[in-house]
Amino acid sequence: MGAQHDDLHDAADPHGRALRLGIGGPVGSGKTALVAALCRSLGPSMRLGVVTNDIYTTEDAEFLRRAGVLDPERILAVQTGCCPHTAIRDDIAANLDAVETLEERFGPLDLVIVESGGDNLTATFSRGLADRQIFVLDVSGGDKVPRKGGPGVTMADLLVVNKTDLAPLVGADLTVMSRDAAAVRDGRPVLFTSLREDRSAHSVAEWVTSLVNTWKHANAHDHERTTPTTAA
Ligand SMILES: Nc1nc2c(ncn2[C@@H]2O[C@H](COP(=O)(O)OP(=O)(O)OP(=O)(O)O)[C@@H](O)[C@H]2O)c(=O)[nH]1
Repeated sequence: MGAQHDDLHDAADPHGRALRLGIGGPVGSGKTALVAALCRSLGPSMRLGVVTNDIYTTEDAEFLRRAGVLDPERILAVQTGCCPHTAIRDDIAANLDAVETLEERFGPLDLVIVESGGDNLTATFSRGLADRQIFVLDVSGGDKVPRKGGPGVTMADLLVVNKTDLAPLVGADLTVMSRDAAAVRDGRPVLFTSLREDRSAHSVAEWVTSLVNTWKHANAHDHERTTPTTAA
């Protein structure tokens, strides 16, 4: 499936709205742990909202609410009832509703994070739902995974290779993962994390901060260009 080519959704008008950041990746790779870490790091300085996706439960949202990383009301759960990629790529209505609900209730926001349910290497977000996306891989899946490619690995704006603490236990070579990821990503960034050891995901938080600042700056300039000035 050519996820990049089948995307029929246009990004909603970005003026005055939060950056929408999709976080995808295989089951158990650490997506929820990354969302929690970003809320810890960015919550004090940014206005945040979070949307989680699970197939039959609201487990990820409940985990984040229990973790106390963000005002519980700013965390909304979507129950997809279908393959996770369908809800973030093909039929994005439920996710868009959740994002817009957060913006109506708590806006203006700086950043809305949409966490996908766990899926396979082809899962990517529609550009109509996410302005930027992070794909999270897990070292314990084996050091061959980055070179297998797939749109999640190759096209995401940031690839996070998580659970580096497990590398010695599973015999994964991080140098090989780094080399292979660079080879298939055409210069796009890759960060290695252990969310067990760094519960604030500092490197990823820095990347997201810079993204949000660039987004605000670009939208402010666009707005100036498209807003007619009144003659004195
Ligand atoms: N050792 C280790 N465990 C981690 C790390 N990050 C997350 N975990 C653990 O991995 C398990 C899965 O993490 P989650 O954050 O729930 O993964 P997920 O991708 O959200 O999972 P799904 O939503 O089910 O797809 C949990 O038990 C986490 O505590 C890490 O860096 N190192």
